[in-house]
Amino acid sequence: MSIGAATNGTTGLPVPSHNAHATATATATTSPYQHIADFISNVGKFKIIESTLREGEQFANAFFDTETKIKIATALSEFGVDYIELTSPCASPASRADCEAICKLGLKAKILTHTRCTLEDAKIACDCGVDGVDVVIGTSSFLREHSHGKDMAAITKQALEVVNYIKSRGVEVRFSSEDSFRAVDNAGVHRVGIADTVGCASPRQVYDLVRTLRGVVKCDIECHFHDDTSCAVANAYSALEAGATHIDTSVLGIGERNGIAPLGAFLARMIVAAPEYVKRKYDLHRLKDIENIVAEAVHINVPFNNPVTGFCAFTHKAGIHSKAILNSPSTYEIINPEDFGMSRYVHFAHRLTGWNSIKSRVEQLGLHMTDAQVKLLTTKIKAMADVRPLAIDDADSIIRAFHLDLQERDTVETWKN
Ligand SMILES: CC(=O)SCCNC(=O)CCNC(=O)[C@H](O)C(C)(C)COP(=O)(O)OP(=O)(O)OC[C@H]1O[C@@H](n2cnc3c(N)ncnc32)[C@H](O)[C@@H]1OP(=O)(O)O
Ligand SMILES: O=C(O)CCC(=O)C(=O)O
Ligand SMILES: [Mg+2]
Repeated sequence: MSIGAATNGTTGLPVPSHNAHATATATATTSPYQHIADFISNVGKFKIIESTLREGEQFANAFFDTETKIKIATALSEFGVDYIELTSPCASPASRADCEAICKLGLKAKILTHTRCTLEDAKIACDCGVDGVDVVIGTSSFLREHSHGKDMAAITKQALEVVNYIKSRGVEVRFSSEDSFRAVDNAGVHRVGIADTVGCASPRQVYDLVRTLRGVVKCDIECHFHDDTSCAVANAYSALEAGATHIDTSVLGIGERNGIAPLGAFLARMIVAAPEYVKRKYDLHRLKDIENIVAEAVHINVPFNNPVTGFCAFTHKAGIHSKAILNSPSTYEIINPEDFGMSRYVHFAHRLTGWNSIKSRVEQLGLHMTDAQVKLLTTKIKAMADVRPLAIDDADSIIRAFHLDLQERDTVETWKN
């Protein structure tokens, strides 16, 4: 079997098993290249379910009025996300009115809403005009005991009723839970979802679980990862490697507690893995604007170390790095800032600065010096930088003063001769 042939779909995968290792072994028996084929297939054509307007509304600071929701939904659709997930219309009258209003915008992205697993909620959701309903019900023992109190038989029965109802309305349906996958797969859902609701999963656990699930269901697999232990993006990537098809994100990762996989960080990961797909599909230059819209709406700053758009994401400081960067950016950059409409910055006002960085700044200022002169100038800048932090203006002033001094010496020499 060629790798190309093996990439298409999941039907060649092994017999269902609840043992991840057994599944992986069986897969290897099917084709030694199957895991590579799956990796290429899924990592290179993932879809984003953007949940800023659902999970993100669960962020402590979030209050989105109608105008802000429309602005965010429009920006996300223009950015190129596949789906926009909205808060349940059952949450409040305004939530329902906003859901209806966003459905009527005619955006390119498909509009989903997220509801409990009840016929009443499903009916209200379908009546809003959404393209799809993301149905959820907790199946862990904690949630069965402390949330809705239903046992697995009751959950399965209710899930089938709700899924069938939504399908009868001609609306896309996704069912999210842990233990009911096969029941709902038989019911013909478009997607099943796995949620790491408390952010406890590690990338290896995710890989094993998704790989097992991939061997059980034929439909798409959506994954939702919370970031309590800082693994959300790594987990999303692992899920794609194992055969997931859809990843939930929110802008800047906002959501319950410290949120879920951030849209920008996830795309930073994915542009490295699947550059052509990511660049073709998403209007990456809009990322910074979208983050700013959301940051302003929920009264937070974009973190300094945010992938891609953090203020120092493409700043190079130490002399050894800076020299290499000036020669060839890919020496110390895995992402090209220009792909996101960002620019790189080489720091030149610190004691860690080297002469190559100063030479570059001298040239930017339109001044001319020999290498020996630049090296002498570098010692002056470093001496000053040992005493106090230097601003760009401080370093520029030292450069200009040094240059003036050189010119005056030249003039004196000329007069002498
Ligand atoms: C992990 C997640 O993020 S899931 C998504 C979370 N999103 C939301 O909660 C949306 C916003 N929520 C709301 O506005 C409200 O909670 C509503 C409208 C959904 C329900 O409000 P209320 O009827 O006042 O109930 P309350 O919120 O106190 O409790 C939840 C109820 O739903 C039940 N329930 C919880 N999860 C589910 C589920 N997945 N499917 C069906 N019923 C559920 C609970 O048992 C409880 O029922 P009870 O009224 O018999 O006690
Ligand atoms: O519907 C889902 O799959 C995810 C729900 C959710 O937000 C969570 O479990 O954290
Ligand atoms: Mg969540």
